[in-house]
Amino acid sequence: MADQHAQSGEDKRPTEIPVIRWEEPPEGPVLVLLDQTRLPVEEVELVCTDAPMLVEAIRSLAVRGAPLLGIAGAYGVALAAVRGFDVDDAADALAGARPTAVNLAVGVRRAQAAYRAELARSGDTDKAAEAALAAARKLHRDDAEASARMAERGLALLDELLPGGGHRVLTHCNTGSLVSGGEGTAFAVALAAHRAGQLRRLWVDETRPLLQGARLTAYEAARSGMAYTLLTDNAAGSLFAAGEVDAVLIGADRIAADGSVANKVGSYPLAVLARYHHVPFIVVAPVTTVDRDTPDGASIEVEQRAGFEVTEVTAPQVPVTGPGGGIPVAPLGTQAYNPAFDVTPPELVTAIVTEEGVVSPVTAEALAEVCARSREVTIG
Ligand SMILES: CSC[C@@H](O)[C@@H](O)C(=O)COP(=O)(O)O
Repeated sequence: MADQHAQSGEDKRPTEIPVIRWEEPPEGPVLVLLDQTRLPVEEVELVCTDAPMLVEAIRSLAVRGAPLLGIAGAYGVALAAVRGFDVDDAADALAGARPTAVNLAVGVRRAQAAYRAELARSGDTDKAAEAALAAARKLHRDDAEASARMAERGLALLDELLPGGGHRVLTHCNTGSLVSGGEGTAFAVALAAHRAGQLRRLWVDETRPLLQGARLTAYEAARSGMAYTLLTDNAAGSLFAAGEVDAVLIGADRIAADGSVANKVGSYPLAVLARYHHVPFIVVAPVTTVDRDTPDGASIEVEQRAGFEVTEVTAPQVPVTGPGGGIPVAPLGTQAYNPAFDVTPPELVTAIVTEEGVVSPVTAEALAEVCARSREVTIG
């Protein structure tokens, strides 16, 4: 098991094993994932041999977070192709596995388009499968590059908004290396500030109900050696009131054309708090997260998840008792409201940091202009 308590000033790899990798053992190609449902207790690999396994891994959040979903989806199409399954069926199943993070569909459709184009050109399914794999690998590399550029731009923005350093940054959900080909989105900016000696503290929202903040962001923060403190989501208000938050940094699952931001449920209340307390609310996301075909926040489909994620807590090391496999924390039969995401309107967002530039103030025109700088086109 990996050392969970590293607190030295030196950067360490976020996990002992890669978050996602393509392997070609003699039995046939596989996609190997770090099972994020097991963190922070243990680093366990999940080996996907076909697209349905990957669909299940996506639904269960073994693999999660917008950019990584795109990468995984693209590799999933390649997996179906090299193993001789119906590529279009696999692509549809993968793209529909979760509805809110647009990167999933972007990644899937890019690999599918590469497959189709090569098939039309050569008529050779092996070559078409290679093309799908090459598209997935490119998306993986591009995400690492985008991540580095977002970190650079985000750090420059922090310097501009908060001259003098010593930033106390609040973040929500998980946006680091666990969701990226590189160091992530919002977390990558915090990491850049830490390396520049400008991060005094990272406040980590635990992120109910599935605890991506507690289980994953705290894990990444500990391994990077940065000063961090975990809080319950509902403690954020008192932290703002005490003047302890200088900026909020979050990622995004889908950004509508008008600049509305869908991200992990609990992001919108933070935006409202930030506005009330005159604290910058900064969204960090690659241009692949901007969906020009979704006009506004009301048009974003928000994933509704099973109620047992709220009525039970699950932990790998304890005996299971409830129908969802966890320990009940509410009476049996209790109904739960469990949206996975919420939508923050553009007027509450101080800036959207992308690899192509910073959008501030957030308007549809400014967002479109920054996205147009990207060489790749988002799905239409
Ligand atoms: C860079 S990741 C941005 C978002 O994908 C992240 O904040 C988030 O909400 C992830 O939600 P999850 O339900 O864990 O996939």
